[in-house]
Amino acid sequence: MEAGGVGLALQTRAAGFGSSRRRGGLQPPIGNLRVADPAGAPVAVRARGSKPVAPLRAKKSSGGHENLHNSVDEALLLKRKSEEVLFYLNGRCIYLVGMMGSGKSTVGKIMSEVLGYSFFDSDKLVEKAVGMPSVAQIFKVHSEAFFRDNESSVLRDLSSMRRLVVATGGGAVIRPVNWKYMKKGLSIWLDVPLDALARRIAKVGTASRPLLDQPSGDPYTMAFSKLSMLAEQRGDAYANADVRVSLEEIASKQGHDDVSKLTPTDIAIESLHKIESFVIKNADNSASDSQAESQVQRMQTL
Ligand SMILES: Nc1ncnc2c1ncn2[C@@H]1O[C@H](COP(=O)(O)OP(=O)(O)OP(=O)(O)O)[C@@H](O)[C@H]1O
Ligand SMILES: O=C(O)C1=C[C@@H](O)[C@@H](O)[C@H](O)C1
Repeated sequence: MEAGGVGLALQTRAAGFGSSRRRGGLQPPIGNLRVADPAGAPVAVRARGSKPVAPLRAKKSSGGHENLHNSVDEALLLKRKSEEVLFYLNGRCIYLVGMMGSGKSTVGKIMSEVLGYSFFDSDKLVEKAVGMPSVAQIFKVHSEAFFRDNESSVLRDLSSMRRLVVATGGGAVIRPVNWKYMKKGLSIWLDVPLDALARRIAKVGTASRPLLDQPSGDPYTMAFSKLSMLAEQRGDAYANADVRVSLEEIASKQGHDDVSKLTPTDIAIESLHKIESFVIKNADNSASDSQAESQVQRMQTL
């Protein structure tokens, strides 16, 4: 169900829009959300009827994971691939989906940086909209349903924009309406084995992830069992994404026996490859569809 009374008003004081300045000219504002140039003025986000909250900046830097690139070659490969993909993207947004801890924010920031796109984390936008400091608190004070309504509103507003990389919340895939919004751009599923997810999450703790937070028990075991349950409940929801980036596949191509050897840059490069193939394949399909259509029309006029 789509958000009703908790719709978001996302505002900006900026005239700029994503990276469009670099591409010669401003994009017209669409819908009620505009994003500033990442280096420029901030976006302010608020839940309708609430007090305005602190302005939110689109993030430019890729922090967090300590080993982003393996080598200069890898960084160059990333840059080159992004330049090719930019052409095919034609300004379309990229939505990263995947379980909690799958690296949507880490990989998303790298992709936004090389593509010259703005980066947004939908969880952070919901926090700003509701005026609460964490998703955990929104779940506690309101409810998961309230969070999901706001998440849908945020995705709806983002979907009217261009040149964004969006790290979606891990559960955004469960609502069909969110797919309606995400299908306006291109979606990437970061498919990470559950044990790798549980290891990552146990390392940083579960306090910020209310669906995994447990008062007691070994953090790895607790995270693993909760993630397994969620994965089962969500079934094929992640597979609605346009492309699937499997860390197991990348690791096996690179001759690693463990996905933990992969850097976020490896994953960003593979994501760009997959997006490019998807767009080319779809363009081919629609070209051959229209060729077939005009052939039929020609035959009908004979
Ligand atoms: N390729 C990687 N290898 C090892 N650790 C990683 C990798 N990518 C991300 N991480 C780490 O895993 C944790 C989760 O990453 P991140 O926040 O990017 O995931 P997410 O999908 O955005 O999570 P959530 O949906 O829960 O917000 C972080 O501590 C991050 O540093
Ligand atoms: O997988 C999920 O359902 C969630 C993932 C997080 O990103 C947050 O959106 C929230 O904690 C719920």
